[in-house]
Amino acid sequence: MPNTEPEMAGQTPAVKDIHVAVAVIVRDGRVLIARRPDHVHQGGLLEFPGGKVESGETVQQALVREIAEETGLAVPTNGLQPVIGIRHDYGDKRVFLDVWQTDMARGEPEGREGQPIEWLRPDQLRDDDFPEANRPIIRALRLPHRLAISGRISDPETGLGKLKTALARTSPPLMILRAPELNEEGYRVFAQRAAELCRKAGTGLLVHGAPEHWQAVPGIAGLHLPWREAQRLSERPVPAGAWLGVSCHDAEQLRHAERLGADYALLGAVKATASHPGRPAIGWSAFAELVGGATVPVFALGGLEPADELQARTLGGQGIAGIRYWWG
Ligand SMILES: Nc1nc2c([nH]c(=O)n2[C@H]2C[C@H](O)[C@@H](COP(=O)(O)OP(=O)(O)OP(=O)(O)O)O2)c(=O)[nH]1
Repeated sequence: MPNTEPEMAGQTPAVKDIHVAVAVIVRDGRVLIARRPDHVHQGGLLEFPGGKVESGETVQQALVREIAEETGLAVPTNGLQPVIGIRHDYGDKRVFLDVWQTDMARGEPEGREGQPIEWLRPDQLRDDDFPEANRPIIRALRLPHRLAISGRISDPETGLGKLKTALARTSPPLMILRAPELNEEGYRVFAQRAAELCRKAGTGLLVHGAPEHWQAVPGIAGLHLPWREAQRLSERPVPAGAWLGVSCHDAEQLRHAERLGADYALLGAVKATASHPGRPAIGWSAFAELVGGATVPVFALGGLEPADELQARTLGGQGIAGIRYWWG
């Protein structure tokens, strides 16, 4: 959706957002990347194939057309899933990048407009090689579609035992270690021991709580801020190489997470959940609306099952986050 926010008095009139269809073409775990010609907007940088949505075209039709024109690959219109929508102001141009993914492209790609193309793994995509607006796309491609959250930790020994069992069963790519039952010091000691288990299981550990936790547990994947911590910050508390997540409940909180430079947000509760009794459920339609306005990958949270992952992704979300589906 193009930006329809009213202009503030005193500002120069906004140029209308340009609706750009952006294609993430996936094959064997790699994505197809092209180099933009030097003379165009954001020239010389790497990009995902795509281009402007012409009037009268749906975004899916634009994607099929642009993919064929630029790479020669054939993609069925029903072979595209939404990844993320990003509104970005370059100063000289405002764009809305409507990003969709496909693993159903047929044929061997070639740079039909003379542009060099190559297949790269998501971990080979460097922010600085792409236009600024692409940062959340790169995050979305590197993040899993299910983000694990640890369940109740009654005491550290039992908690470590439960964690070990859960990791052995599922080994999720990323896990938030949430343990509000422990005090600050107890949490750090626990997190250091949990980090050992996660390293062995190949799971990235995100500490939950104050930014100081991240400094106290070396070698972990990142930091997840509950809203009570995020709201006190005005800048990103961890370097770019670490993941930063924020728990959000409404549009204002999502804007704050974006200003902090969060790599992802959790949004919920989508359904009522036993772990947070009394928190009202926002439902899927509010989730979809909030995701539509966000420029950060958003996980649905709250009372969800693995079967809800598809629903979350169809609505433009990154996937689901939760305890129940993996903790046991
Ligand atoms: N295709 C594509 N465009 C991107 C990406 N990231 C990003 O900021 N953009 C911006 C750059 C441009 O301002 C706009 C795309 O416009 P374009 O110039 O490629 O579109 P087009 O092929 O329809 O252009 P034109 O020659 O008809 O003017 O979106 C990306 O990853 N892929």
